[in-house]
Amino acid sequence: MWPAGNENFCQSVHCYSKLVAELDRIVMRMVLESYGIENGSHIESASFLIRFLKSRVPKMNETNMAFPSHSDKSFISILHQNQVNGLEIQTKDGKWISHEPPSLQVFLVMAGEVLTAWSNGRIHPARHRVVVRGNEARYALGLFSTINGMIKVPEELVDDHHPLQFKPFDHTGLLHFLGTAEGRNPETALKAYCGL
Ligand SMILES: O=C(O)CCC(=O)C(=O)O
Ligand SMILES: [Fe+2]
Repeated sequence: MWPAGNENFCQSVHCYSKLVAELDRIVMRMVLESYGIENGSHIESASFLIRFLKSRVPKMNETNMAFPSHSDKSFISILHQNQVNGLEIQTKDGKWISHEPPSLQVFLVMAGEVLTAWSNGRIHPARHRVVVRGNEARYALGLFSTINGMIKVPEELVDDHHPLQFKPFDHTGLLHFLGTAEGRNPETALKAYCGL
């Protein structure tokens, strides 16, 4: 887009990402605290990916499903959108609810599948999709966290009622696994990679 670079844009994006990454880390600490986990240091180091997302208005005879139903392979995902709605989230009983933020200052925090694994299946990944129903494009910014190093279910989250469901695994390894023949099915990849 800018063959000669765009220093201002880079700086703004970097500054924005740093702030949203701080929000991610606050949520991570709230999760640790809410489960009373003392030693959560292994999930404290994370890397972040920011994505600029455009869901354009579908052309005639195209489906309005801009993003098919999925859950993210992140630890946490944070979405921030323009005034065009379209994001839908599935509830536990299978219903789709639309995300209609009341202002442009709303950030949506969703659990990714790696948070599900870390929490021994207690935190469900937010299944979502994007459906463009109007005649305006939807723009969103998404910040996705990846944990550095090995992820291990904390012992506080394993007991007789919650037997260990996931073996220790590496988040980046999971992302690579998704590109292999065995990991190609996103619905089963997490279990195939580190499920017990
Ligand atoms: O465009 C959006 O708001 C959602 C995008 C999304 O679900 C994703 O990038 O994983
Ligand atoms: Fe997503």
